[in-house]
Amino acid sequence: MTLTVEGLSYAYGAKQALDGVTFQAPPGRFTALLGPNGAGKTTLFGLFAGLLRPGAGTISVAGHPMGRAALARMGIVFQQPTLDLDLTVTQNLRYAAALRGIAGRDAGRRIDQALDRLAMRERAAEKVRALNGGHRRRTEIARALLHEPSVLLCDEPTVGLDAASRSAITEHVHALATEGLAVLWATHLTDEVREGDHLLILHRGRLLADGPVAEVTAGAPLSDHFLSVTGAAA
Ligand SMILES: Nc1ncnc2c1ncn2[C@@H]1O[C@H](COP(=O)(O)OP(=O)(O)OP(=O)(O)O)[C@@H](O)[C@H]1O
Repeated sequence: MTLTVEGLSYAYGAKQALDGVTFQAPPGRFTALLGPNGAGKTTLFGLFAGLLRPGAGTISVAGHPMGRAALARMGIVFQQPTLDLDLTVTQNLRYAAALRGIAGRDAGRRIDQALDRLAMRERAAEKVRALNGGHRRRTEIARALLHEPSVLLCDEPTVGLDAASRSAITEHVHALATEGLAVLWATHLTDEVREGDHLLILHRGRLLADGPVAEVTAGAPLSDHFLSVTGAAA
């Protein structure tokens, strides 16, 4: 199921944070949303989550406009971690499942499946406090998959992690896209974008690029291209 964004605009008072943004994130594709600080990535995620209302434009999933049906098809991982450190991985996921009305054996099955997808099953009984930052983020991604969404939206989920953890997480999420999920991955780091990804470059609320990485960069290193179009090193 495809995430479709059309003519999306949002302003904080006089500050135009998003200005006529249009793109799609279809199933089976890793869509990297690359933008420097202040580009509008977090504002976009606020709109996806229904926390903000667009000034203009629409968001839809598989043709369902923003609302209950669209939200049920989205799994969102926000920039700030929201796990309970004193609960185990399983307890955090069980609680999240219960909030979505998933309980009993069905919850157990989905939790095992989601943890397997992120290679986190052997950590299931550990308290989140005992996990490193990378495993905590993987737990949050697993949690976002419990209701079996068709679109996974991640807002800079690797911020503050070391290079090995960043690479492990991006590896796992690329695999989720290969399995058929529509993935939208916001980042300001060019090394998280791969040759085969679809690339969106967001700068000052506008999309400057929308295409396969090789096409957008015309063969130049992505970091050079990004620097030349945004003036921001990454
Ligand atoms: N509450 C707010 N009031 C006024 N301006 C805001 C507010 N939140 C964000 N902005 C402005 O809107 C623009 C987009 O911000 P946003 O946080 O969406 O960008 P971002 O790409 O997520 O950046 P970062 O990587 O730093 O999180 C920026 O110019 C920012 O200063």
